[in-house]
Amino acid sequence: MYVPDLFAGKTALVTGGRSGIGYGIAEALLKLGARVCICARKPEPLAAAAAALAKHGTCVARPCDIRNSEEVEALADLIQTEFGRLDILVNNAGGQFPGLARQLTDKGWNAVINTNLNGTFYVSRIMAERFFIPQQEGNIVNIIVNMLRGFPGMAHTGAARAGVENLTKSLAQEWARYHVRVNSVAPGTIISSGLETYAEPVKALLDRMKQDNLMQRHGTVEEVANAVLFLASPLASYTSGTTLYVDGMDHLHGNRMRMVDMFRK
Ligand SMILES: CCCCCCCCC/C=C/C(=O)SCCNC(=O)CCNC(=O)[C@H](O)C(C)(C)COP(=O)(O)OP(=O)(O)OC[C@H]1O[C@@H](n2cnc3c(N)ncnc32)[C@H](O)[C@@H]1OP(=O)(O)O
Ligand SMILES: NC(=O)C1=CN([C@@H]2O[C@H](COP(=O)(O)OP(=O)(O)OC[C@H]3O[C@@H](n4cnc5c(N)ncnc54)[C@H](OP(=O)(O)O)[C@@H]3O)[C@@H](O)[C@H]2O)C=CC1
Repeated sequence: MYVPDLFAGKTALVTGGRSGIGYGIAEALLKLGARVCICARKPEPLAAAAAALAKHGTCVARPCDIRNSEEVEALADLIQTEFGRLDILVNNAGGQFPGLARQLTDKGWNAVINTNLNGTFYVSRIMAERFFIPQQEGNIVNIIVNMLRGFPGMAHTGAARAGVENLTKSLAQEWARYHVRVNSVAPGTIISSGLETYAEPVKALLDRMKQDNLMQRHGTVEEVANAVLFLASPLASYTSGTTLYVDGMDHLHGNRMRMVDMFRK
């Protein structure tokens, strides 16, 4: 539905682009003419993903843990060498594990905060300093999670993603003078490789969440990618500092605490 050269001449970085939603976003950007860099921690699946994505256009990859700012600087070096500029950053890398707040250790809490909140900040700051601010142009889309009414059963990610949503609003205002737009996409439950990481009883809970959704289904990777394409494109040129929910209204509806009680039993 978008014009085929929407992102011709543009370059994009998709963190966590080796799998699931990040892969779908990278593929969608490539198909619309962008040159794309992907990163993730695991080198082999990352290289395989980059090779598969290269069918659609120029795709480069570099292993990078977004929690390590030195590795992120090295990623910026690669983008400078390969592309000489960066137009779009999609902060997609992230994740968490299920657990009630009382069960979360310091180490588990910190792993999730470091990944989702600190990592997103490091990548945003470094890519803005290296590319967007000198270019006086740039675009950031943060993939968060629907946590509007809290996230019982995953309090660590709820807190981290709420932090990213607020960071979105701050950076959008601070960087408007450099013509950088910053937005977030908040997916609900999306059928992707990420969901496969959950074992029972969360698997059963996911089925229950599907029935509880007003559209009676989970979302697709393509539906999330389409929202990212919109926000990253000139179609959204007067939109910054906002969050677009791609969740079949889960942020409005449903009783997540009842779900978590099921999970506890
Ligand atoms: C209820 C509602 C559901 C509702 C479900 C609804 C889901 C829909 C919404 C969201 C969907 C998605 O995001 S799907 C995307 C999911 N994808 C992912 O989560 C993949 C990325 N995740 C990760 O890499 C990891 O989960 C993450 C913890 C963030 C980072 O890992 P690290 O490598 O840094 O850390 P690790 O070494 O693995 O672990 C560090 C510590 O974290 C804790 N830890 C890690 N995994 C753990 C686990 N499975 N169970 C307990 N504790 C764990 C332990 O304390 C670990 O220390 P030790 O004990 O010493 O080892
Ligand atoms: N699927 C869903 O229902 C939903 C997903 N989301 C979010 O969307 C994003 C993508 O999820 P999805 O594709 O489903 O799940 P995946 O687990 O497939 O994707 C997570 C990606 O992030 C990478 N990653 C994780 N930690 C790091 C890190 N520290 N540094 C660099 N890369 C990292 C992973 O690669 P590697 O392991 O090699 O580092 C992987 O490619 C995540 O932020 C997720 O939380 C939000 C709402 C719903």
